[in-house]
Amino acid sequence: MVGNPFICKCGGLLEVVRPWKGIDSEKLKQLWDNRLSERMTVYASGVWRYKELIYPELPEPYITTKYEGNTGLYPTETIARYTGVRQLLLKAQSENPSGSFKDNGMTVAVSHGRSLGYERFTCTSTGNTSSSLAMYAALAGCTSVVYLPGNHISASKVRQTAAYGAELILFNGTYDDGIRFSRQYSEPLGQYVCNSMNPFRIEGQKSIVYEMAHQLRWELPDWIVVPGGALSNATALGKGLLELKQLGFIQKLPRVAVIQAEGASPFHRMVSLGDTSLIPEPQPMTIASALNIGNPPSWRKALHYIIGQLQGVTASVTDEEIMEAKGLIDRCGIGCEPASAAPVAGLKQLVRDGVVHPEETAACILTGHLLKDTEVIPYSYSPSPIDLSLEAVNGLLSRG
Ligand SMILES: Cc1ncc(COP(=O)(O)O)c(C=O)c1O
Ligand SMILES: N[C@@H](CCOP(=O)(O)O)C(=O)O
Repeated sequence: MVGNPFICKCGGLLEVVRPWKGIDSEKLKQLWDNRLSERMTVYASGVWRYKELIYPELPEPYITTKYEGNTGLYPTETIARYTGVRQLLLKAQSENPSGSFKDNGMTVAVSHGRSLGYERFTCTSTGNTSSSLAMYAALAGCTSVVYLPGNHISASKVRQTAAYGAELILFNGTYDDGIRFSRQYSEPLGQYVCNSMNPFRIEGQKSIVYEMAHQLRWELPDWIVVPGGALSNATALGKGLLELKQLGFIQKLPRVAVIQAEGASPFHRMVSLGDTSLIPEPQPMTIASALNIGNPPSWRKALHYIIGQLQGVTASVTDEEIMEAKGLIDRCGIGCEPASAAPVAGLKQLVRDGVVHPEETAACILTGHLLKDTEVIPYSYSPSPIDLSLEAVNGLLSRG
């Protein structure tokens, strides 16, 4: 077995732990407010704005940024009514430069890799991580090699990854098989691994909740709901929230819910059985292709932060529920890919089951863009062209 720099001898994933000395939350809030007017410096990024809590010692010249983050936080009455809560916010990480929340972590991982002198980056992906990595590697003038399952992933994501110039290696198997391979062989191949087993990815993804708290003047809603696949987002959310509280940025911690797709829900299954060891799902299968993960690398961290430290909850939703929620989010004019609709479907279920109270408020993280997984859409449209005439158009319109 060949070593991987991010994996501990015990087989667990390493993480960044800081002593946090000399943090003055009021002074930092002021500094971060001032940085909101930055243009074309690294601090114009919605990740690097919070550098003091993300990667304080990294020298600026290594930072590869596309001013990621800076995403909208949208109140929507339609989705509030649908889920049954008093107020609902959608945090649109889909507005990131490569179209998903992966950019928040990838800017940090690639910058860290560059600081170590790497010029060749790698990941295994269902398509979003690879698009993000390929974009940042290209931006840094470096190369990327990405491993992609040959089936059940979105062609538009594969094309996006290829467009940024990544070398694509399609393989037979699932994301989990690719991760097993890259855990073992990336380092000897001289490739810097940018999957979420890389702890700098997690550090960057914490900025999603930092930015949300900042946008809400440091008072978060009662609940924050995220989809769960590899569980990096849940881990970063939990770690980020605990730091915000510990360092005095927020007074009250929100509750957290992690929502998995029923066909790929080993974490939810473990938590609902009260177990503490995860049994991988050998054949993960969901219409939300980004969630087709049967053995989430970050499950131990998510268990520690979300369940152990934050007493969070989990749920699973069906593909039908995901697509119904996606249809509504799209029709609100905000839009997302199917995986991102899981939290909305899950929140509806948690209200119905009495876990979330109707008087409570919530924010759902929209992780990926509407244009990402376009093979699956919850509505029909007329696919065949007509010869244009007033009669023909009236005929179509009268069909409603
Ligand atoms: C759009 C989208 N949503 C959700 C997820 C799941 O996030 P995580 O793997 O961090 O649990 C992914 C990928 O993993 C994704 O690409
Ligand atoms: N949906 C993800 C799969 C998780 O990969 P990670 O290593 O970035 O957590 C993807 O887009 O590949």
